[in-house]
Amino acid sequence: MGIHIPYLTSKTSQSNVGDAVGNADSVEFNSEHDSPSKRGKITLESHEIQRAPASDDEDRIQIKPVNDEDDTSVMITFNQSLSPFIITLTFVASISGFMFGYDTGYISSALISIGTDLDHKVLTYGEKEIVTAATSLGALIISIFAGTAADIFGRKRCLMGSNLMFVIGAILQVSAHTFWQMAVGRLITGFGVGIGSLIAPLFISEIAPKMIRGRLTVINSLWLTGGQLVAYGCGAGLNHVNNGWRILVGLSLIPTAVQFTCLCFLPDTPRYYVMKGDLARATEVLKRSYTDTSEEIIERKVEELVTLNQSIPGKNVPEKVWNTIKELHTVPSNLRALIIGSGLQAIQQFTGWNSLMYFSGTIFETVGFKNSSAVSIIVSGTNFIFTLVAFFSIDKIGRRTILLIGLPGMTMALVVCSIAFHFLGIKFDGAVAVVVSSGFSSWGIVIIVFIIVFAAFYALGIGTVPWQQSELFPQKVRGIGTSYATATNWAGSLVIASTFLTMLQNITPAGTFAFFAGLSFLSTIFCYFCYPELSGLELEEVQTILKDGFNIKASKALAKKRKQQVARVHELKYEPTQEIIEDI
Ligand SMILES: O[C@H]1[C@H](O)[C@@H](O)[C@H](O)[C@@H](O)[C@H]1O
Repeated sequence: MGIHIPYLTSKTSQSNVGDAVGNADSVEFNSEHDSPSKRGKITLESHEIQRAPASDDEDRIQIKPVNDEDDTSVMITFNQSLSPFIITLTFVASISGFMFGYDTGYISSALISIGTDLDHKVLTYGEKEIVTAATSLGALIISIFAGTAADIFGRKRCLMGSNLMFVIGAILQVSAHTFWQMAVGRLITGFGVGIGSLIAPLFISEIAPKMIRGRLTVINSLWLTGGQLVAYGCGAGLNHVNNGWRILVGLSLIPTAVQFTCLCFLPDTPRYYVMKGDLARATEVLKRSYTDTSEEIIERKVEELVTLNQSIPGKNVPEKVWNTIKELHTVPSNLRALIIGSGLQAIQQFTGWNSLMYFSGTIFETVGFKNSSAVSIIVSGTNFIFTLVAFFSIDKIGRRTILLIGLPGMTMALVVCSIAFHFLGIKFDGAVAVVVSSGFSSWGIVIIVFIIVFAAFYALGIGTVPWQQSELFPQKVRGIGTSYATATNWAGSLVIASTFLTMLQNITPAGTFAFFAGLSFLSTIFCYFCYPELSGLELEEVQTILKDGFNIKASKALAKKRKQQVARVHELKYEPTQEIIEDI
């Protein structure tokens, strides 16, 4: 693999980043050093990058706080190629993303081909809604608890638990002859989806080297959108097959079985082992992840993770959970992380993407395309392709930048759709679309094109970035923090799915799209003021940024600096020397 991770050691302070923001234009690293053989030192306001005595640690750079009381964060990353072990862990964890996409994707075609297979009658519209929403409801319920479970039982065991849910859910559905068995099956599948949607990105972000953490986490989103695409593809293929929907559901057992089997042979994350005090296993996993790195450095990394792992006080689990919840809300950096994490997840759902995916079939039919499955494939294919674009840009261009390209793009596309709907004169009678104007379908084509444009901007930014949520929270509140954010996602998905048709009827499609455009616009403002650039920063470093504000400018400066440091280390064949430190 051609990706190399430079080895840097750093210490950061949680103090005074806000000062740095106050006059952020002047945020820069200044270099000073005693003598080439002794120490190099670079300062970002309150931060100092210090070089340890050359004799014992020639290739080490430290970012040290001015105020030692604030010495809360210590970081080591490694200088080596991305190891096959990390790649394997990422791909195995990402199967959860595939299950998320597949299970939320297959239902629309399954509902078409189900016919009278349940209770010997055609499902009513309300029953169809329940079967569809059951998975989101299950995911919402379980995501409230999954973060805590991940801290108690481990990330890996939770993923394996989700596999069990997928199996039970799929068996109930495949064998269903009544509506209620199907609905319960979907609910249990939702438990699996909810656990996977939270734990997989958490797992990946905890094992990922910082400079490509964004990318590795996007692999999960790629599998997710790929899963939706495969579900639509299989759905279209099995549409006219007798009991094809049972095959469609049954197919989901394959990835689940693969993930469960692989997880039997793979470990949990080093950060989880440190939380449990199992330093031997943490060391072992780090050694397997960073094969080119010396034992001494691995030991130091473990020591550092231990330093950072200040556990939450409490005599028993409920007390600890309660204290964690308190800490999440009362520590300002945690609260900011929560606002950003839940805010982005809410934006992802409330800007209407999922309802649009559902609705696109009807739109395309109104302009003459009869095969709505094919249409869904085009829209979800665009979602997949632009998630791939996000994969290449998220660490290089940065999360904030792609969000701030994506959201205005979505706003523009939604405004155009709203105008086009106004002129197309489409109305809704129940779930059935009625085109008022006849014959002329140019506005319909405009709608199709801009729905695809919307999908592209969505996938590039807000479809992908919120799942980076784990990086916002420090270790001790990460489980619960990501639970809140994930629950916000599923709550949003549930609300939108159950109100979309009512909105179309009551405020017209033009009004609905204008409403989503308004929300996209407001979301752009939210991200502009509240979402700092986190690419290239250590998980622990993010707290420094959020300590006394959203610190957008300081975050951009720090992210840029991290990239420059790594680039310099690359140039000099991964050997950070005195010149680099003087240069930075
Ligand atoms: O990130 C994903 C992705 O964008 C999917 O296409 C969407 O259906 C999900 O709701 C979302 O969480």
